[in-house]
Amino acid sequence: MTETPTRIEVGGTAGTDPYTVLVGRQLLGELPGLIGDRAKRVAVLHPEALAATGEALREDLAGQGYEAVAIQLPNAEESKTAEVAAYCWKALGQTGFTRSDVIVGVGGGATTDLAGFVAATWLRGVRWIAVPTTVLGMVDAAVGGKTGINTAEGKNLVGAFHPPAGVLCDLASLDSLPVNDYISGLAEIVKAGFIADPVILDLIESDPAEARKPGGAHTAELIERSIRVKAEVVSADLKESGLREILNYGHTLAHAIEKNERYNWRHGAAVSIGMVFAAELGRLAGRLDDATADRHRSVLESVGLPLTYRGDQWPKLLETMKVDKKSRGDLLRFIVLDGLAKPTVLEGPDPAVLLAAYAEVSR
Ligand SMILES: NC(=O)c1ccc[n+]([C@@H]2O[C@H](COP(=O)([O-])OP(=O)(O)OC[C@H]3O[C@@H](n4cnc5c(N)ncnc54)[C@H](O)[C@@H]3O)[C@@H](O)[C@H]2O)c1
Ligand SMILES: O=C(O)C(=O)C[C@@H](O)[C@H](O)[C@H](O)COP(=O)(O)O
Ligand SMILES: [Zn+2]
Repeated sequence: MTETPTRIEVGGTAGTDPYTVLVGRQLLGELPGLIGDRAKRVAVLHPEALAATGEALREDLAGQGYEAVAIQLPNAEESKTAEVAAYCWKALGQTGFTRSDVIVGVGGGATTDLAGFVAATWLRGVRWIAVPTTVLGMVDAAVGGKTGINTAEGKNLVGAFHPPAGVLCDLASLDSLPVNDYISGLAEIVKAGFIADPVILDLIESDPAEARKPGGAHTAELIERSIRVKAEVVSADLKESGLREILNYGHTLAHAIEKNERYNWRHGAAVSIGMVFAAELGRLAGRLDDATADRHRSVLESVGLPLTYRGDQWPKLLETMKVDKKSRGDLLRFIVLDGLAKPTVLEGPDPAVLLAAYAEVSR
């Protein structure tokens, strides 16, 4: 018997169409309905690690009458480059891909960021569907239409807001995910807990070992609660003119760490350290109570996420943070908490306070 999938609606704003995030199992039967009758061609973009999945999907779509091509991307952050985007544009050009054709991104957040970016830029925008296969992709990257690539100067510096036509989260795909990638995704779940839904934190704290398992007692609930947080925020503010900035909690330092590590770190590991830093910043700025700040360390550590980074890297990290997308001119801006689930913006903190907060995450 097939369980009925959970449906989470994302509202259309800024002239975009609404769409649905489905969470369940065996959801690929939903694809043709999302692709629609007008498409003649479908391009399935997948990472090397999911070569068999990508090919199976291509064959399935070809069997349904589409001219289907599979485009294999490098794994992880290596796919989020201008060169890989250009490779995809070439493949689409050679296929004769038109405005009524559809891109399907199957993979983790790096894959869906790149697939969405290719969809946003090809012919100035074609429809795309996200099939996230990592925890992080399901709860965050595939939802909300932020697409993009990295440059040598920083993370996601080139991109577009281009929401998908639908998101299919097949929980069965998590079974093959390496444990470190699974744990990395928990960082964005914890983020959703601190900025908006503390029940998430209660669930993890009730049994951290279960939270680390794809088939854990609370897996589906943690994923669905986190998607609801994201869906609510991006439905209200697609283009990050205000509220959406709260989803960047912990990311100002995280993106600087990722660049410093030449994008070889998993995003969630950097976000974990970034959230501990943001909590310390909130505490030192007199906004956040000690118990909530300390709770960051305990919950992140309980699932195996890192809390510290190299102390000697501060000057480089600070330089990178200056070009964070939340900066305005010379003004550095951070998301901090005024209390549990009370995110707010801290503008232009004193450099001494920033350094003191970094000292708390330094090793
Ligand atoms: N657009 C957004 O709103 C948003 C939100 C959060 C994160 N992100 C981005 O998402 C990226 C991180 O995504 P991620 O954590 O999913 O990592 P990822 O996409 O790099 O995937 C991690 C690794 O797992 C492999 N993989 C994926 N699914 C698999 C599966 N089911 N089985 C086995 N291997 C599998 C991938 O090929 C890769 O090697 C970062 O680039 C981050 O910036 C974007
Ligand atoms: O969706 C958002 O908005 C987010 O900030 C979610 C983040 O988890 C995600 O990592 C996002 O890609 C960061 O965006 P950026 O604009 O800081 O590059
Ligand atoms: Zn993130």
